[in-house]
Amino acid sequence: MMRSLPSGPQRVLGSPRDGAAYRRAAPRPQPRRRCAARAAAAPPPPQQPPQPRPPAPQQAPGLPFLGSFSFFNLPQRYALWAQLMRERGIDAMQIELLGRKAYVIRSPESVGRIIRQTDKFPKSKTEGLSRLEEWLGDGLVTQASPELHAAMRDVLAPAFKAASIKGFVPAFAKSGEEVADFLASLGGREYDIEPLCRRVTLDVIGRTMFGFDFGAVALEAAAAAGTTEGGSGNSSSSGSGSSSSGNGGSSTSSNSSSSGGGGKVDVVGALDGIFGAAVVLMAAGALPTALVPGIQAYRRGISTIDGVIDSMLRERREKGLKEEDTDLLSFMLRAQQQGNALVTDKQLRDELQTMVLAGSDTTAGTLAFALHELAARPQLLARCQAEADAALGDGPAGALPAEAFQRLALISGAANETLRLHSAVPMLTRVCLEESVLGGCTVPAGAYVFASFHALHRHEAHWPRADEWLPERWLPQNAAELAPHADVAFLPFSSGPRACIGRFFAGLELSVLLAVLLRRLDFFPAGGGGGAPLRTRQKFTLASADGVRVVARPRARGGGAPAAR
Ligand code: HEM
Repeated sequence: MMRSLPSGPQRVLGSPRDGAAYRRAAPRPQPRRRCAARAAAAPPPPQQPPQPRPPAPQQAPGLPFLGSFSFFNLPQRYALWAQLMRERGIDAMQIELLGRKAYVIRSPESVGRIIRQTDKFPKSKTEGLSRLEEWLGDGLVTQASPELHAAMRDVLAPAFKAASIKGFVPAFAKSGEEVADFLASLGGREYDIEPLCRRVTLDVIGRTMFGFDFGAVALEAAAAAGTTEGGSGNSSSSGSGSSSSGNGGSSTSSNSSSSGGGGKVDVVGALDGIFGAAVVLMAAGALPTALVPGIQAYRRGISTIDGVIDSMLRERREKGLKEEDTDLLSFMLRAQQQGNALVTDKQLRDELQTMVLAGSDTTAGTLAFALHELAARPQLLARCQAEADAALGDGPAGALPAEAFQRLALISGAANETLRLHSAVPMLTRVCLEESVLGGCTVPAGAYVFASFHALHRHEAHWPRADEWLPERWLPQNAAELAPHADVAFLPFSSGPRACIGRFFAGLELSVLLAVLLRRLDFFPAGGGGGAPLRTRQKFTLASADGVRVVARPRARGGGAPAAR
């Protein structure tokens, strides 16, 4: 669950009736149904799960995995599997994958076991993420050795402690103000905010984790103003933006100087080059790397980001470490200087590539989707804005303490609800090493298991009105009803030894960015009316299929005047 920082205070905001609608529909006790046979008599022996009805869409003869699994339409698959399990009242179903049995699992207990029992359900050494060796090397996400993983996680952990994260709040806030400046400058023009969200979360990672300014939002602002190439290609004729750099607690060096020629390196563009081939590499285990579509762009993207990382490391070493530096790069360089043999230059590079990936698009999608949902609900948007006004006041957001952003019950509910229904990582793949009963059904040794957060987060036994986006369900007055379910059936950051190391960072970052944007701007769905429903695709993490187009206009109230920053 996206919780506030461990030491953070919580204050109940919003009107007392905020939670009423949710409570009226609160969970009726439901019989736990797992697989079909289980519903009939208890306790039944484990059953072989039923195979799904063959789905209507595409088949690609000759490429069984590509065809039957259709990773190009993964969100469609997630939805189909969740729907089938719900209709049949089962918690596990079998699908075919490269001639091997694979199982989609949605019961909280079994999903929890799959992701926490890393000795029984490890990440595969030869499939999935591990095929991204060239890109992520042995960084935290892809490291297969439990011992090396644990040792490296210890090195990185101090940067993710509550005290460090609280120190990043000014950088979160300043980055949010830059985005607000840019959107305000568009004069109410319709705009796809998804690429912009990717840029701001990359800037945040640079400023807080590396003491480095990627200048990614500034690049989009300059592209929109027609002064440089790059940016998202969003069409708009104006927009000055701001290139001021926040600072996450250490001196910030800049992407523009590192690129040599004075121009900024477009890391978001490089990531886009990587993603196409990365998804195929991960999904199509049998396909030789040379045949993967987009492999050249993949390699170019990796080498572009490697170049930025090289200059970042060089500059930081030249400047030297300061005792007060609390960013991730400082902790790694300090460990290296102190003779930690694990922190080689290669390991440094792998971890930095990993953080650029893991820390930016995940949070960006959540931010963009939350704004999309809010734009379609003017009354809820107004209540979130009132909450931001009350918590932040009129002063510069960058000067506020972290605690101010932990009083945002409805805004953090909006973030949680987005993580529930539009999880950046909708599913995790693991290998089942020994025969196990999962979701009430027997899974043989050697099978893939898919821990489906998509299905778990919509499980009818845990989520009343499961398909509706209802931030109110997270309000403190609903905690007694929510907690027993959310504690087990809400896992957007995974759990256990491989849980997201950045979960508290992401939680606070989302609250700050949303509050800063909502204090400054009104959001409306593109095209008027209630806006189009969100359609998603798997672009490494979950992304929109058509962009997240909204209209943003400065609020009449004008909280947080730009000049005050
Ligand atoms: C909304 C935002 C985020 C979501 C939904 C999210 C989700 C996840 C999930 C599900 C995993 C487990 C992946 C697996 O087991 O293969 C994970 C791992 C990870 N995440 Fe996040 N994440 C988010 C933000 C962040 C941020 C901001 C950072 C860094 C600043 C980060 C860094 C990592 C790292 C390094 C791992 C690997 C952890 C390990 O294996 O020890 N994530 N994340």
